[in-house]
Amino acid sequence: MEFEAIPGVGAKTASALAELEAPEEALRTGDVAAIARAPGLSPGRAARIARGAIRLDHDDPGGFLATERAREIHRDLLALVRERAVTDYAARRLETFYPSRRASRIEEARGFVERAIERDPDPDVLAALEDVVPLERPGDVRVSERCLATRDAERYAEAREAVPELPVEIVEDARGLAELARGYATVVALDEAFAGVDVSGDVRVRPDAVEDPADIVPERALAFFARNRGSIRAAIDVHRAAGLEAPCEVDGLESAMDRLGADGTVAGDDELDRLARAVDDLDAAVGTAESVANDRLREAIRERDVTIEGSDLLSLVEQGAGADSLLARELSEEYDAAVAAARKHLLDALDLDSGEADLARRILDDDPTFPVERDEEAVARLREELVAARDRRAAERKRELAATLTDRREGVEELVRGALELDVELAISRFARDFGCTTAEFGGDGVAIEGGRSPLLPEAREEVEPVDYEVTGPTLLSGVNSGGKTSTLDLVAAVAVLAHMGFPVPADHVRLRRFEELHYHEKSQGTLNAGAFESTVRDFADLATGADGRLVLVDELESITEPGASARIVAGILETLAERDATAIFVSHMAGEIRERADVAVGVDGIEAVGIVDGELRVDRSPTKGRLARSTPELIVEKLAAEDGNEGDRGGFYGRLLEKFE
Ligand SMILES: Nc1ncnc2c1ncn2[C@@H]1O[C@H](COP(=O)(O)OP(=O)(O)OP(=O)(O)O)[C@@H](O)[C@H]1O
Repeated sequence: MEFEAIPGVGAKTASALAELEAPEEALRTGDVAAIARAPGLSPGRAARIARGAIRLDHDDPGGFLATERAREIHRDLLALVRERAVTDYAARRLETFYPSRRASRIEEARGFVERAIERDPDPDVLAALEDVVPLERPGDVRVSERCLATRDAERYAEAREAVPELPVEIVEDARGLAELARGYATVVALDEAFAGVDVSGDVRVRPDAVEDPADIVPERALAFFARNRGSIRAAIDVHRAAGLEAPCEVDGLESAMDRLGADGTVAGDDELDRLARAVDDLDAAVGTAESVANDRLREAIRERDVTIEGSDLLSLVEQGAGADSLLARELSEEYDAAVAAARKHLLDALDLDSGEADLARRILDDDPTFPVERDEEAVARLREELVAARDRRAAERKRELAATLTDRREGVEELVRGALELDVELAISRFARDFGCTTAEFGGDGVAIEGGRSPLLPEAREEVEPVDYEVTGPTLLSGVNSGGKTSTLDLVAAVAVLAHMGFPVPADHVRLRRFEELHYHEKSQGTLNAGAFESTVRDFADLATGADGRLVLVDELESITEPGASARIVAGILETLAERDATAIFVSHMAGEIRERADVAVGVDGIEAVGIVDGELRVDRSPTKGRLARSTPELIVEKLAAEDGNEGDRGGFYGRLLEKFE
């Protein structure tokens, strides 16, 4: 794939992407976590690149959001969806959804979204998602007790690249191997030529070693799974809670994970634990065994009257024999019993097997002596045996577990990704549920909304009054102050943006045409100076060229300059928009004047007051088609005239003002 063809990707980013394990796959699936692993790419940039790749895929020139306010509406809507995501991954991935002018992209997104809104945002699933994060590659794993050895410089370079965790050594001959075997617990020779050499120590000849990393460096797989154990376990929980079909057999995976310690060691192996404990406790247990023997012997000696004939005493003294021989002669049974008790203690305390027990027995002498003392050499031999057995067992278990886990590596990648993608879907599902959304229907000439509730209103959901509004061609929207004109534009913009993202829309029913662009101009703050006025007029000049079939929303353009001039300019813009087959809504307090000046038929709708209650206007939020709404001042004068009529004549003043509105 030509990465530089992706909009927004230059040579530097393209070469960063090329360093990924599977960049095409990551871009195709919008896997922002995988893309963000490319050197120097932030998650935000990864989302923009993924979006660019989608555009490239659909030959989408982009630019649907043609003005700053249109982009702001998209950002605000996306924020509402993103805040419903549990994981950072999902929040980023949601950024890859954008309003597109390409039907193929909208269809693709709708396929995803339709499945998403069926998902049940079950609280247990959401809770389990908390701990799911994209899988991480563990930092440098270094193993120092094992090395690879070769005579060949090329193989040396290949091994260093393939197995960076192990030292790789160059050797000349068998002597060199023997030397290495003295410094490393295990030496793996990579050259066939070493087969059959007789070297003491753990030296293996494995010409295929670099192809079987799980066997040669089980620490690699163990470190990966140990590093990601929290996320993997959480992903298993997510699949269970959501009743999702898992891409791998999770019970087996879970029990393999149970055997993995947080530091990448193997846990839960009784024999390994026994050996490790025996090594740790050896000194203390021997010390206690000595005490057991000596206590018993001391007791026996204390309770015993020794009668010795004079001739015997003489011979003992003459032979220079010590008390030991007396002990041997007089107390040999007691000695045997004391040493037997001590040995039993030692075997029990260390839980030794029969071979180890033979070595352990040699620690205490069979010949009577007092006090009973350990034979240091025998202790050292037993320790050596236990340590070797422990290390052998650990290495074996590591290899076994690494092999089991390596087989599940792909499954685990999919499992975690599946959980993260579920979060993306659940965020969309929650958005759709929270705002009572339905799927928009594409078709017709403009926009037709039934029961629309703008998600951008600050009001609580239950306080938002549903709006019905249908527009085709250029239209003027009039209405009382604070009647909801701007909010209506926001609603139309929100519906259009969401529908073109392939998302559900917040309304009972929506039918709209597929637009090429959304132009939304918000109300400017006060009259513009000449320069700013000129640049606004230039902005609108763009509408005279380019794509037909735009949606144009403009809020009170008359405020940019003096009212008379404004009406002429807006009328001219509306004529242009009619020629360009645009759907347009211009909110204006001068709808009547503008309509009179326009040379094309322009619809005028109105958000009307239904009365004044407690000094407050009550309005019908749904614009009435073809009705120029009466202005707020007119309504107030009408109210004053009515009140004055009741209280006495003020020379017909209010009545006269009212007549001016007719
Ligand atoms: N459908 C609705 N349901 C509930 N409240 C709404 C609705 N539409 C608008 N509002 C509320 O009414 C108030 C005025 O809305 P908005 O600013 O859209 O009116 P406007 O007609 O554009 O006002 P102005 O004449 O000042 O431009 C806002 O506080 C808004 O939150």
